[in-house]
Amino acid sequence: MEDFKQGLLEGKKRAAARLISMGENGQQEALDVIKELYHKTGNAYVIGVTGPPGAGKSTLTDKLVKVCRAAGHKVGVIAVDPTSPFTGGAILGDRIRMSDLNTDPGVFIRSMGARGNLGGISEATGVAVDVLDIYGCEYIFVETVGVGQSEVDIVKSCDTTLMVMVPGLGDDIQAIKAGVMEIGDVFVINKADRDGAEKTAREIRMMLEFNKNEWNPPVNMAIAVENQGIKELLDSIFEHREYMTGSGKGHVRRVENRKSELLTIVKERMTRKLFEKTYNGEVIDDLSQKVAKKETDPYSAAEMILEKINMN
Ligand SMILES: Nc1nc2c(ncn2[C@@H]2O[C@H](COP(=O)(O)OP(=O)(O)OP(=O)(O)O)[C@@H](O)[C@H]2O)c(=O)[nH]1
Repeated sequence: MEDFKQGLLEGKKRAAARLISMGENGQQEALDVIKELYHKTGNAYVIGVTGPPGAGKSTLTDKLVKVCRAAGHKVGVIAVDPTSPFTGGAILGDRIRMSDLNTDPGVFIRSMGARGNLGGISEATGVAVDVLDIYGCEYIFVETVGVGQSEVDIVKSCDTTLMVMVPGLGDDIQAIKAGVMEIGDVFVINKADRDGAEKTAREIRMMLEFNKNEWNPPVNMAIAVENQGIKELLDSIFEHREYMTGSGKGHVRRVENRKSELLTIVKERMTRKLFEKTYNGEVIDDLSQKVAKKETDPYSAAEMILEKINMN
């Protein structure tokens, strides 16, 4: 454990990588290291990147990271795909890993899938963010593959959430709107080389009018593949950061985020315990059958399960 601790403090990539893997596997040792070094977290600015599949999140992240690198910052990228059975490398973040960023010693790139995440993907992502924070990343980009519930939970715990859209989403916007629009602090219409970018921007601005508050999320345009609009987008992110810091809302959000992180850890651990104590869910399956056959009722069944995990 001392080795990992030392390695992380010295900014050794291998130590960070190993600790993240151990965190994914639910190994206590990784958590012990973080527990000891947690007081060193809080220096990284965490930017969530979300939006529908194929919107260009990876391409945009790649370009945003390059601007941060040009300014000399150490950067981490965590690509999260709760639907992918793979972890550690394959599939997600491939575009980023295939880019020249991969050989840049100032960039740490990591994909997280469902496999091996005994502790749950949200907890594992939290561990990865903490590790990279201690490791010395000044910016951490957390990119998600889609806009499902666990992705929303993950990006919600970031300091600034970037919502990536594409022209002509049309009805999709309506679907995305429900519950997701409000998590965007900064919007970007990527693929602005396509028709309808302005129209989509207008639609989004109109929608944002409805849940207007003090911070009016900017709607940017970008053509990630041509590296256009990237600096402006980063400026919008920084503006949001300044607003949050200046208004004291950043602190409030961090407390809220820590609260939801805490609840997520407890929930994920309880779910794990539930499965362990019910023979991998067999007891739950049996009881469901019984409820369906009216041999028992859902309330008594729930009480039996809670008794098994000593929770009633
Ligand atoms: N025309 C155009 N294509 C783009 C632009 N940005 C990205 N693309 C292309 O869109 C495709 C998807 O881009 P990605 O960056 O992989 O998108 P993503 O949102 O990360 O996709 P997932 O990993 O599936 O969630 C790729 O073929 C990119 O080359 C753009 O500004 N204009």
